[in-house]
Amino acid sequence: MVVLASTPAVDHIPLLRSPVPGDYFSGMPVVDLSSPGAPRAIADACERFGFFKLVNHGVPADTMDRLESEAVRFFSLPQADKDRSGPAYPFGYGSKRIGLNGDMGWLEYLLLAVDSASLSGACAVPSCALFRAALNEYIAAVRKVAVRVMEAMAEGLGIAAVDALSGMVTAEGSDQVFRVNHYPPCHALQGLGCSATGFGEHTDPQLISVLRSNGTSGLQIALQDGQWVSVPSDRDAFFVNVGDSLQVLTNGRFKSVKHRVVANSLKSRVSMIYFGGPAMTQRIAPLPQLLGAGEQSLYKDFTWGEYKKAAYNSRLGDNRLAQSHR
Ligand SMILES: C=C1C[C@]23C[C@@]1(O)CC[C@H]2[C@@]12CC[C@H](O)[C@@](C)(C(=O)O1)[C@H]2[C@@H]3C(=O)O
Ligand SMILES: O=C(O)CCC(=O)C(=O)O
Ligand SMILES: [Fe+2]
Repeated sequence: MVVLASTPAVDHIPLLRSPVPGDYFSGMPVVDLSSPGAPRAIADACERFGFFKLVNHGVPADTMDRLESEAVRFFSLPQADKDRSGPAYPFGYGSKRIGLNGDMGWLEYLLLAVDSASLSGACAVPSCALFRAALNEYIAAVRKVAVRVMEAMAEGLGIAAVDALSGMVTAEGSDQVFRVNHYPPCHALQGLGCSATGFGEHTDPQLISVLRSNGTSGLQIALQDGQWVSVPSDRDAFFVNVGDSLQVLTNGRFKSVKHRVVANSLKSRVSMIYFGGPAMTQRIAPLPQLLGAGEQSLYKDFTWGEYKKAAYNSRLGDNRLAQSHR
């Protein structure tokens, strides 16, 4: 209590019960992307959890490590230098404020626009050439992984057209975003049994999110019964989650997973996430191949542009898909 009163830095950041060892997710689906069983395993994980760990993805450790060190270097700059790369909206550096509707978290981040397979030319940040090069190399690689995973999803769903889903992120004008998050250690709450919220609970609005983090845990997902479980970190793996738009395209078969990040009291967490979204004009409605005889869409019809606008006008934790239910 005393600590909270004397640490204004954590004021306005919601608190969460600190994770305990028993909270770890023991049933985590682990998919080997190089295995012939990957399509079925991916579809199964997306149906049960909307989330899985991906190994043997083919992205060199160097590509991931280079971006991580450049990100650490950027976040170590004096605050005034980082603020020159802000504000975060539409793209740039942000600290503690998430979105424009009052959400707060114990983090700082860069939100970046992606064109095709690299940073958008119009994206002013980051100005450092080494950081930009590391970002471009990583984005090209992670995007290929996202495409392979979406191809496997289509196959796992029994859809004949291999690009039925992946084609939406490779299409001209697809809306892809890249985010680098830094959660500094929150020393003030150490030993108090509670932790600062790093990134509050939410679902991702896009089709797919592909996340890589350093060795610091903090990510949690909600299971279908509402229980929160901690995801053990693995710096060599990717963690893939289904977004709202993919839930709709599969008429609810794949689940858009609710997730959040709990800040660590001792260690920094650095995560980098590729969000694959379709073009603004893309209609988001169940794929006809997935609708059984007489099966109706569970959702109202909308375009990605309409859904994104509504999402960005909502609070982080709002159940956006519930409002799109018929
Ligand atoms: C509070 C918000 C932040 C967010 C836009 C929103 O209004 C609701 C969705 C949030 C989210 C979650 C996934 C991604 O991190 C993100 C970039 C996105 O596309 O939707 C964020 C948005 C954000 O940080 O601007
Ligand atoms: O930083 C993380 O580990 C997850 C963050 C997240 O869910 C997001 O940026 O949408
Ligand atoms: Fe997220």
